Amino acid sequence: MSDESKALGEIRDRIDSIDQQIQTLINQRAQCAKDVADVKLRAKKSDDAIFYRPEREAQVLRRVMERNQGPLGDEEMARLFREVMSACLALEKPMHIAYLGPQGTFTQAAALKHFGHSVISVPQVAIDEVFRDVEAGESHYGVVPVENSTEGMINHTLDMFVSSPLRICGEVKLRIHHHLLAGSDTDLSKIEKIYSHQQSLAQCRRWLDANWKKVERVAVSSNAEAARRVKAEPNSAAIAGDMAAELYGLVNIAKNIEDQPDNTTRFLIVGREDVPASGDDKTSILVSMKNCPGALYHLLEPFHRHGISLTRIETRPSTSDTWAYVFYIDFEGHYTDKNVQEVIEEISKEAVEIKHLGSYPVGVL
Ligand SMILES: O=C(O)C(=O)C[C@]1(C(=O)O)C=C[C@@H](O)C=C1
Repeated sequence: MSDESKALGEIRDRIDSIDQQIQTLINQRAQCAKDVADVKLRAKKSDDAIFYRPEREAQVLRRVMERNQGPLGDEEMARLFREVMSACLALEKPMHIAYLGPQGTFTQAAALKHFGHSVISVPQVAIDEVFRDVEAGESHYGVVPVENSTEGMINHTLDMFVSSPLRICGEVKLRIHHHLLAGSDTDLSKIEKIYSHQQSLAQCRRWLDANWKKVERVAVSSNAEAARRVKAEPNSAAIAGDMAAELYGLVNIAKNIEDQPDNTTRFLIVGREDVPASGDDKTSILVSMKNCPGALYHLLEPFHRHGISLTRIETRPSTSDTWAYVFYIDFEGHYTDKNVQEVIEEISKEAVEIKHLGSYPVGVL
């Protein structure tokens, strides 16, 4: 036996022994999750028991990252734990997660990034349908896009919160990489149409102008739908992400063609319950103000005075007469924090209506 194969053999024996220990420990952890489920079931009627605990998951993942010593990177390690926790939760209760489909969309990628791969992801045809599915109790949680760093807010999602009883219980950010995809036997010189979602066409506008100026751009309902069409239609190409490329077996003609290299989309997790504080949280509220001078000042001044940082403020046109202005505000802190309660109380005196959309852990991964 050569020195090299002897050294390899020894290291692999060590790996085998470590794997065995990891496996035993993961199963001990899974047994704990089952015990947790029993406690939750005993405390509540089985229909009401809440198995998914976003605040606890955020705390576990933050701790994993804090104590990580490498050589694996913090995010890599957290992703491994993400999957372990996902499998443990599935043992407690398999989670149904509605998302803006079809299969292969960035929203599905966001859902799997947030919940891990042991959930059952259920595609819906529109943002309203994701809300409806969770409201009706068909799915436990839903995932919808809310803002993109290049294209701004997704107004349809914001507008849903005016009437929906759902709560925001999490957020997840995803780096969006677009690729130009086509069937493996496509002759590139014959491409006549490029399909994609309108937002993705906009996010790649400069690249398209520089490289495919004369080719028609066709907006369809999603990137995954674009990939599906291209699979069946010769002389066409799609702009979509890795998941859609893999799902429809398309070839990558040009990678990462988004105009902004840090193109990121933020998604919200919606559910039916409030989430307790995790120690690093955000709150979203919707406030309608009377159309009077200084309305915005009266709304924002209390946040400044109580030392609360706003992370976003967005205005939408009112859908009813009473709602002259509707502001969507995200800020740091949890609804149960004393300073947050004080601000809410002060704003309530000026506002026509305030709706708490949810307090949730700041996205960890
Ligand atoms: O701590 C709990 O409540 C659990 O159910 C355990 C656990 C975990 O595996 O750590 C699993 C699912 C929850 O979403 C949070 C954490």
